[in-house]
Amino acid sequence: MSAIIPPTGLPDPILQPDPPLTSSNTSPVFDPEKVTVVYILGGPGSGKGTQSAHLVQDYGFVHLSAGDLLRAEQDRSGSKYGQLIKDYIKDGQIVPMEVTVKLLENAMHAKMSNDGIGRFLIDGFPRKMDQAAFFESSVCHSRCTIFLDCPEDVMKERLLNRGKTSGRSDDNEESIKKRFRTFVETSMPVVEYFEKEGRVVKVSAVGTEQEVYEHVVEGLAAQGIAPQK
Ligand SMILES: Nc1ncnc2c1ncn2[C@@H]1O[C@H](COP(=O)(O)OP(=O)(O)OP(=O)(O)O)[C@@H](O)[C@H]1O
Ligand SMILES: O=c1ccn([C@@H]2O[C@H](COP(=O)(O)O)[C@@H](O)[C@H]2O)c(=O)[nH]1
Repeated sequence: MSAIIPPTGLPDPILQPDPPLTSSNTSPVFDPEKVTVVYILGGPGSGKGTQSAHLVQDYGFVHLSAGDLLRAEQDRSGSKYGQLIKDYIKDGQIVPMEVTVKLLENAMHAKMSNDGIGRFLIDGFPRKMDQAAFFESSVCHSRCTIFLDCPEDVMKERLLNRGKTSGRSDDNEESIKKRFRTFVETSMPVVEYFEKEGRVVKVSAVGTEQEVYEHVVEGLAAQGIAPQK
């Protein structure tokens, strides 16, 4: 992975007010006529990664998980953001957007075909209004958002179960509690914003993996997105 551009004046995630989601004067780097971006959001453990695997297979999406990109950057030797990312993840906080957006943009460039066409499923992003506003105006306008709606007790059980083998620093009772709070307070407003625009496919994440996927497929069809043969 190429080195990320150093963020200037990293914002304090607590003190920074969320800017309204409006487009800026800058044009997005990627042309939405050629590049399709679909976000998949939901609480921690709602099944975003699990559903993404099906979507990659059937729809030809390139899967980009913001969490995976951050963990890779955290572990990259020489990364100046390694410790910062580690601390934010353990604490269930949202890493300053300059870091995450740059990682995503780099990954999109790396996966783009020569003719500038790309089809991306972005997992676990945007998690905060500032990220959404910045990405939509400066990187690429998204087509729609899949939202996996899941009660906390179900997510907690799944995460604690995953934690037995995942090795993740945040799959434990204390971090899970913080991640739930961050999701409700910081990430749900993003889903609600896109919902008001009619760009959300809301699916219950309770049920078997296959049942949930069937509803995802129905929801995407309603947004005009079909599997690739
Ligand atoms: N429908 C389902 N029924 C039962 N278990 C599921 C279901 N979907 C996913 N799981 C399991 O729940 C755990 C969390 O799923 P997954 O990793 O896909 O969630 P996630 O939303 O990507 O989580 P995170 O945001 O923490 O990365 C995994 O162990 C997965 O196998
Ligand atoms: O846009 C993002 C996405 C993720 N994070 C941080 O990573 C962890 C883990 O994310 P998963 O999607 O659950 O793998 C998340 O709790 C945040 O701390 C982020 O800061 N910004």
